[in-house]
Amino acid sequence: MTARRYLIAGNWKMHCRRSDGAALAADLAARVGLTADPRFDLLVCPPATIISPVAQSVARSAVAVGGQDCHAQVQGAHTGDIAAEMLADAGASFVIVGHSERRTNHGESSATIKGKATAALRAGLTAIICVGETEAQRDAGHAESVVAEQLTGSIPDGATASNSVIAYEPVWAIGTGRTPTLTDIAAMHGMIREKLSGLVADPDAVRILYGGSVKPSNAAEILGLADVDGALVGGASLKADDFWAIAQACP
Ligand SMILES: O=C(CO)COP(=O)(O)O
Repeated sequence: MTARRYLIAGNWKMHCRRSDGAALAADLAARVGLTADPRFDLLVCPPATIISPVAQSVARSAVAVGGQDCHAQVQGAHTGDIAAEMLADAGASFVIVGHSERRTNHGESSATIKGKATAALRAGLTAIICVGETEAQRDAGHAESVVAEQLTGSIPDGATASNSVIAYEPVWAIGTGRTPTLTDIAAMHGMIREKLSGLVADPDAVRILYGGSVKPSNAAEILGLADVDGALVGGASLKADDFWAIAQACP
């Protein structure tokens, strides 16, 4: 099996102002230092308004910064939207696309997400492409087919392990304190790995993150599973101690 470095990513969602965001980032930067831990990369994805100060806070460290969404176009008449190139200009090197909160709250289809991921690659960003089933879909026995369809529809042409990351986030596990069983997480990540072979050139090297109620108390068992190459963390990424404890749980 290819050795993959873990990626521990914090999705701050619509939280933090300039001062507390910069302080949280500085706290993490001090823990990471200039040289990344050999086990994991650390990433924070703040709201777009504070990418720049957060990027300044972590500039002298190995902590990376990402956006939470981008538009497919380079520029234009798109009120309220942000181009991937603008995120890069503000100091981001990653961008999350297709988070279920975007798919649900903004009606984003996999085709839309593929356009955004394509834009991310064009701008030189690494795309974190999110997929995941709802509780009703899982109860109906459709979890794997839904995720497979999202992958096929959302992964851009030219995706490789160095410009793309997959995040599996079951919708019903986000912010609920509930997680799938370890068996179910492992099965889904194994299916995603298999599915990637038709979609990217180097499927074995692509990082597949798990997201949904990851916290210090469950991180070790989740990160210890085969084909789980990191975590996309929401609530627990807003506390430096918790986020750091999750990173320290990497095998
Ligand atoms: O949506 C998530 C990360 O993108 C997960 O959020 P929680 O960790 O708060 O469940």
